Amino acid sequence: MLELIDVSKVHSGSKRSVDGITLRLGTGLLGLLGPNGAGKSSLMRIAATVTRPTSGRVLFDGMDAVARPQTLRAALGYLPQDFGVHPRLTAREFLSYLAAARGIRARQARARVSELLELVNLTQAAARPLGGYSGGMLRRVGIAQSLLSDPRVLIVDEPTAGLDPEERVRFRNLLSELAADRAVLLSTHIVSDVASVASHIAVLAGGRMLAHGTAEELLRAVAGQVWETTVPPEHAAALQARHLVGRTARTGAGVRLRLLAPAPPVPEAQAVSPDLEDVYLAAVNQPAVDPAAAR
Ligand SMILES: Nc1ncnc2c1ncn2[C@@H]1O[C@H](COP(=O)(O)OP(=O)(O)OP(=O)(O)O)[C@@H](O)[C@H]1O
Repeated sequence: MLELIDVSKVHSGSKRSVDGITLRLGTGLLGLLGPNGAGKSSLMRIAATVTRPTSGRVLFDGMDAVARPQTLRAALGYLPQDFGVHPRLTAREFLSYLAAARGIRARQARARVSELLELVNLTQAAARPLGGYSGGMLRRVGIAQSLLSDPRVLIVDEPTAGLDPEERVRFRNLLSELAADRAVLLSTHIVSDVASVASHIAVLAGGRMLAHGTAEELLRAVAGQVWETTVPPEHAAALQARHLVGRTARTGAGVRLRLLAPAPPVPEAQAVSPDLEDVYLAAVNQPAVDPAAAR
């Protein structure tokens, strides 16, 4: 459906925010995972035709979406990171205003706005001014606006930022439902946002793609390299200096460390099954994790 092929973006001052990224989006959820400054927003702005890539191609159904962005734009819903609302308008007024601005006819707009308020669970609050909404409620308004024209492609930039854990789970479920019959591109720096719902995950850092594949493929790439061991507190620093360390926990017996290493970091270390936190840690700290190599 949507393809980004060897896309780069160079800004004035020769800062390169996106560096040769190739991604293909079909039905399902593609999670873009990376630390702050990885280039996620820049890549999403290119995919949403807000900015043009310096080089590379963007194809929508095989057609050039850089030279002719109209077809993609008509099929696109986009929730930018800095999505702003008018605090004095109610949710219903705000969404109706956006529907009118996008040329949706009044009668159709009324029905669509009610449907979307229901979908994002805001029907009860629809007549309240947005100025009194919580961060989570505003994000849901943002999702509702991105769905006004029932897009085939939905691009959401860090939609879970600032949400509490309960809202985060609700949001994740909503996006997962939406991805059943459309392409969803979601960016986040939180592994658990994508771990259970993404059909594919791409790990980005420094504008480059460090790993890409299904969760299963990515996990296979670090299989046999994840270890846990408990050491006296005074030995922890030495291990941390030599190996990539993920979660650590103080226990009655010392410090429990989770480490990434090609061989047991200490003889008594136990091999454990990798999770996506391990994949992420390995990817952002190593030149590349190539899931193909693990097949
Ligand atoms: N217009 C621009 N001009 C110069 N540098 C830019 C521009 N846009 C982005 N950058 C730089 O490119 C890098 C990637 O930024 P981007 O916002 O895409 O990252 P991100 O992964 O979305 O991070 P965050 O989650 O913090 O927004 C950053 O170092 C940023 O400062």
